[in-house]
Amino acid sequence: SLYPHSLRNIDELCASIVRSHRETSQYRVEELQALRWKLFSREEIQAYQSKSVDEMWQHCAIRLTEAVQYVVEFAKHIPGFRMLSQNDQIALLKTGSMEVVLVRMSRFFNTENNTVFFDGKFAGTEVFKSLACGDLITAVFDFAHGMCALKLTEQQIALFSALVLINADRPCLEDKGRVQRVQRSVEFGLTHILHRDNQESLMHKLYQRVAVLRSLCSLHMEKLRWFSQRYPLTAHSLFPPLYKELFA
Ligand SMILES: CNC(=O)[C@@H]1CCCN1C(=O)c1ccc(Cl)c(COc2cccc3c(C(F)(F)F)cc(C)nc23)c1Cl
Repeated sequence: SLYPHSLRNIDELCASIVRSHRETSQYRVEELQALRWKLFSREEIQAYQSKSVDEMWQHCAIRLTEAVQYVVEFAKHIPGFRMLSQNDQIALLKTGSMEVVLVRMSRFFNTENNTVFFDGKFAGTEVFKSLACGDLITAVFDFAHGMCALKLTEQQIALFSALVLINADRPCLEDKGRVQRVQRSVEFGLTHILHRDNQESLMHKLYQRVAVLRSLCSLHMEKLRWFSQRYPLTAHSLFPPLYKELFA
């Protein structure tokens, strides 16, 4: 059948994905609304900019790893994900978790002053200068802008995140057919809520965003490789183990 045995209908499927998104979203959008105008002072920005490249990368890697762990929790509650083999679950997370981190990051983005929530306040691109990868940060900010322009609801973000993760075209899947069945049920769920919200036109825009995500994440992996070659000690000793497991 189209649905995993535990679910009787499409509403239950959507409800469980939305619940899982809410419980693993690290910060609620309402919480961050209150912090919107909490910006870094000149001194604080100077402090970030005077960090060394590997210090700043390590600082970000810790946050990215934390965010990836929340995405792993989210994935585990997507109906059908846990029915996949361990290897297929890891294969989907290895390639999809950073994409979901990016989709989620756009929820913490303030398009009015082009800042993103980072380390407890809202930061502009200048805060990340010492990373020495302006193109990556610009791409992250541009992607967040593009996502914000779609004005997705939390439910739409939840289903879209699940769809980004459950992708049967990922490389080296053991049982592509099973992943396809889970992917089809999630696609069905997304179509269902877009229809309910009377926003079917969003579907093709969301698939365009998926294409942008793919290219953005290959840029990330390239940067990650550059960084771990340039600073092997930091990359291999200081990056939290999960990060190495997923991205090494
Ligand atoms: C609320 N905050 C958040 O949601 C984000 C996601 C997880 C934690 N977090 C931040 O604090 C954060 C917010 C904005 C930015 Cl621009 C950053 C810095 O982002 C990165 C710096 C270095 C490498 C990054 C790479 C690379 F290349 F490793 F794959 C990939 C991504 C996507 N982001 C990188 C960070 Cl770490």
